[in-house]
Amino acid sequence: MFEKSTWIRLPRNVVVGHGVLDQTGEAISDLHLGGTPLVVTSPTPREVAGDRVHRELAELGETPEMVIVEEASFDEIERVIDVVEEMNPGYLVGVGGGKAIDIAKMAAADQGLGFVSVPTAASHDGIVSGRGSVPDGGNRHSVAADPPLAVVADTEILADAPWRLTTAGCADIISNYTAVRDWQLANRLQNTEYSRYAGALSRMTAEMLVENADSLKPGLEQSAWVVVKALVSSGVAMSIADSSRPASGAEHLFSHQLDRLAPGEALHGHQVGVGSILTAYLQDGEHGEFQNIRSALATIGAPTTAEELGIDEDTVLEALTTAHEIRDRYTILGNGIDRDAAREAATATGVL
Ligand SMILES: NC(=O)C1=CN([C@@H]2O[C@H](COP(=O)(O)OP(=O)(O)OC[C@H]3O[C@@H](n4cnc5c(N)ncnc54)[C@H](O)[C@@H]3O)[C@@H](O)[C@H]2O)C=CC1
Ligand SMILES: O=C(CO)COP(=O)(O)O
Ligand SMILES: [Zn+2]
Repeated sequence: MFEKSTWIRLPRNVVVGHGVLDQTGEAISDLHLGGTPLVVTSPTPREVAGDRVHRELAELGETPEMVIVEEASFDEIERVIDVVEEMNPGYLVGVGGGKAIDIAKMAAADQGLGFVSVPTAASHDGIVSGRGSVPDGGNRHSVAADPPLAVVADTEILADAPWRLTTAGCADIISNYTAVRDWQLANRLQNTEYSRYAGALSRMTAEMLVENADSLKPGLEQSAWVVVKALVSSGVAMSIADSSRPASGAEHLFSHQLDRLAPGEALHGHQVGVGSILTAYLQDGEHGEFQNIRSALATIGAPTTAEELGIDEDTVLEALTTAHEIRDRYTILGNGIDRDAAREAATATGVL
């Protein structure tokens, strides 16, 4: 008897392009959400877009509230939840980089409310996905939440954001190559459920970005367009899989471990990019995809070495040899690789 079932939760309105911030109200009206909006933003994104979004939402009829978050932490999520409990909004709107969007996403999920994502930086695929990632002391928690009901990504704003945030978003996408390979490996060795649709979409997204790597330049709105479309596509792959598997393999474990060992040193996307070079080498040796991944990262100006990440040799080796302990997710790291093997991979790939 056939007993499989699936539930794919996707954003309903994805609005991407030049000046689309002005369509935020329209994108939200179209969702038929009731009640007062609560805008969650952080200081710079507020100036860049938050105040404009607030004004636009006021035109929908309800006077919106706004809360400014300073850091990504469970305390800040609690603070936003307190505001929600006090004002009883109809929905949340996260305006900013990953920090404001994650906090809005997690507070909304906690309170059973919908949320809308208005990214001001194309820094990683969390701006579209249903997952939150929150630092907590020396740990980082990757938590399942709900995907945004709508995403409004204005390429004029994204193109104006610091270029390093965009290269981090690119690297997060490029890392899909190794994430999908690890997922397939886990499927073969551990019978982990694998979705061919999600795997193919995720890999194709990375391929399209690599094919366009030459044309990605700071300040070019076309570049912001290419990157944000790829982030949306990657988010959709995660929704289809109902897991971050299509976009998170050993390279992400390595990055999560770096977050513990060297917090705040480098951006998530930059760390996973370097992790992806190492992972590709571990997956296929010197004749595999690591060279293509490294040259695509170099072309867009993302880090390809520990030095460019600002992380020392010992920390890289420690992260690589302990990354498998982060969570129960089978990858090419298996039950862990030894320090000499880690050094060999890091040296052969030029990471060290
Ligand atoms: N949900 C997920 O799957 C993931 C979530 N994360 C989380 O996301 C956060 C990191 O995301 P980021 O976007 O790097 O952090 P962020 O939101 O702190 O933004 C980085 C910096 O860029 C500034 N910024 C943003 N947009 C700007 C603009 N248009 N112009 C000028 N400055 C601008 C911000 O003010 C901030 O100083 C962390 O909290 C991390 O845990 C990271 C990876 C994946
Ligand atoms: O960053 C992500 C995908 O790019 C999310 O992955 P995690 O589930 O490892 O946090
Ligand atoms: Zn990522």
